[in-house]
Amino acid sequence: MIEINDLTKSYGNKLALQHLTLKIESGKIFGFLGHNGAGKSTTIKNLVSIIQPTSGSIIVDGLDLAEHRQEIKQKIAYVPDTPDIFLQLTAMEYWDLLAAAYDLAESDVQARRHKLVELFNMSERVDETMASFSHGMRQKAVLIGALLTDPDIWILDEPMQGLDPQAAYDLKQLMKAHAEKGKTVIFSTHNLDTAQQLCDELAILKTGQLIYNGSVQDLLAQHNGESLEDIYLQMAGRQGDSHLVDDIEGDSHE
Ligand SMILES: Nc1ncnc2c1ncn2[C@@H]1O[C@H](COP(=O)(O)OP(=O)(O)OP(=O)(O)O)[C@@H](O)[C@H]1O
Repeated sequence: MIEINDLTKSYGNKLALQHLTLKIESGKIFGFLGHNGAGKSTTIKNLVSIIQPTSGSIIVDGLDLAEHRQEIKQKIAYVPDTPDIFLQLTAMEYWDLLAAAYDLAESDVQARRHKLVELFNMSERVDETMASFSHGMRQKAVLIGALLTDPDIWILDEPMQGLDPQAAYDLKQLMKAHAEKGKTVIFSTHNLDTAQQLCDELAILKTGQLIYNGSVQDLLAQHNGESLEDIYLQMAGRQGDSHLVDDIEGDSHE
């Protein structure tokens, strides 16, 4: 169980997250939705302790993150919102670096790495540099690195970004299987179909504030027959009936 209590984060004068309070249970897939700049990555970076909150606290399995940072970080797999990291390393060197950071021997990670590399169709490319990879291949390399140590808590910031349909499908299956084992899966996405397919629980953020927290089923039930896209746009979208598209494209579009 992860408890976020009254979490606020400012970057200088910019208030990115305001008084966020919610609980994330183990055994469920928890999704963060919100427009660009809504505060999803800020929340996630606080959860993985890359940045510190301005105020508020995060409690992981009863332990305060501020006081037990190293212990909790060992339990977390984190996929950042950009895979453009360690570009000068080969994929294998990058994974070796991560294993060393977690103080793991080659024998500890070899079998799982091999399976992940096979799954994500990277076997032929492991000795090539991250710089030489396409965006989706970098994303796969970062995912493999994050999942190498099989940590309990997965925190994935837009993990399907750039993945081909097969890899996206496989990742979704891995996320479901991890949650079914009673573990924690947290991710952010802009893809509402993915959110509807995967999430047990949702948090929708709008300009740093929580505007919905609850199950996808409850949200759909509250809006009789509407799609998640329609509901999301009503809640988080542009207010009022704007004619901006017509202003830009004229009246000729369908
Ligand atoms: N390092 C930073 N310095 C200053 N402002 C920041 C910084 N990081 C984020 N912000 C601001 O905080 C707000 C929330 O940003 P955040 O990255 O959390 O949004 P997001 O929901 O992840 O957006 P996106 O969907 O575009 O990734 C935005 O207004 C953003 O400009």
